[in-house]
Amino acid sequence: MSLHDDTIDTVTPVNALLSAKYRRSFAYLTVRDRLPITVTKVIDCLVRDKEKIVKTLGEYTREELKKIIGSFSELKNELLTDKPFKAITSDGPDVSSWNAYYMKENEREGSEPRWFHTSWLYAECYMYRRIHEAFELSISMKTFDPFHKQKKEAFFSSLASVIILGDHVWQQCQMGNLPQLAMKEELLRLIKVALWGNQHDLSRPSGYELPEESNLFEHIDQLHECILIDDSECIWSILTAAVKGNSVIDIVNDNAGYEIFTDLCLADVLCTFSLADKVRFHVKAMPWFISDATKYDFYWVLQMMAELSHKSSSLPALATRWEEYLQSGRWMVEAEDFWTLPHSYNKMKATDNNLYNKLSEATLVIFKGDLNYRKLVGETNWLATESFANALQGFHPAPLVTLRTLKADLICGLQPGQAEMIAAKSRDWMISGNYAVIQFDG
Ligand SMILES: O=P(O)(O)OC[C@H]1O[C@](O)(CO)[C@@H](O)[C@@H]1O
Ligand SMILES: [Mn+2]
Repeated sequence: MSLHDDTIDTVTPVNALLSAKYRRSFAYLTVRDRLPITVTKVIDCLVRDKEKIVKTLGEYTREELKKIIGSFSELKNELLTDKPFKAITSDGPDVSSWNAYYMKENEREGSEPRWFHTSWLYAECYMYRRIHEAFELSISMKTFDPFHKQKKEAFFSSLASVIILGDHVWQQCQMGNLPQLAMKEELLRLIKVALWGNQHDLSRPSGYELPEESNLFEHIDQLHECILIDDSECIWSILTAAVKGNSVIDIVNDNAGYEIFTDLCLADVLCTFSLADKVRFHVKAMPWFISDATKYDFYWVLQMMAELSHKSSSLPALATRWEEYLQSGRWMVEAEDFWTLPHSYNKMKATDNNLYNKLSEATLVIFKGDLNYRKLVGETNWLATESFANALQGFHPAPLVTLRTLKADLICGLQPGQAEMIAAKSRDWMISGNYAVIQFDG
């Protein structure tokens, strides 16, 4: 089959894995257009910032940069011409898992995996792993994050919302416990803030900014109808039923900047209301899907908050409070390798039993964002009415919820007729980020 063979399937069959081999899919558009753009942008950023990087890291870096830029041109060419994947050759702790995955896919597909033939999930994850590999193979740029600048700028462009939310959460934690009903209302509000915070990812061409004239909370209330599945009542029930003194909440974070700030606000409210005794944040071990948060990005937000006293007194105060949570161990930040492997989550138990067992201790695991959703439901083209529990294919370390704005053409758990109704209103409802789900599996 050649790259532009029109005789092949064009539409993703029901229950098939998403793949760029289906020409009328978002996977195809992503692999054809968006992934090469990402690589080009990385090259551009390195070329543009070359002198600055050399100045910071030393003259030796000049040669290394040349080599790295060369390997990205090669990567882009491999992508555009549908070349076979290769084994990863750097020496990160995850390399053996990547190469085992490669061998397995090789066997399963009967030939080396390729961009326009293998699953979308594997192809897209592989691209980010290859980008990191090029840096890892250097001496002076091993941990370089080519997306850092974009993440930083995005945080500052959402500063207005950060300040409004920071003031609100700071006031809330001064009040402490509230009557049950008020507590519930506040928690559900913060869940929605964290949900819509997921619109802030940088892998989409059109970014996101709060409409100028709107108040953050009014804006979120107005989005009510765009939440296609809202199981937030289940979250309240499970949290209030948990044994006090022993309630762990895991948050599998997604994007840096504004989104992770909303996650931290949610975590704080959970602690203030004594609904969580411990919160573990799971971030990425390497730069990932452009805007995903690494440990560095996590602490960077705290540092920025501490430095923003001229904009808001709440942000430095919150930063101090959160530092204390981190120092006392009530909050923990972890970056397990599994989150940057290409596996769906139904493979977690067999691939990373420790992580599965860790998540099993939780009262609730909160998964943020679209990529986590793709991995939760095995990146399969489910019928829209398929149940979430079935789509998880046995993945159930603990009660879990997904807070996801829709940016990929897959969904499950809708009512009969619901998908058709939304499609009639909005053709790109699955990929625009304008619709969202709060889906719970108890
Ligand atoms: O940051 P999120 O919510 O995981 O979104 C990333 C998603 O965006 C996309 O790039 C689509 O715009 C998908 O490839 C991916 O699932
Ligand atoms: Mn992301």
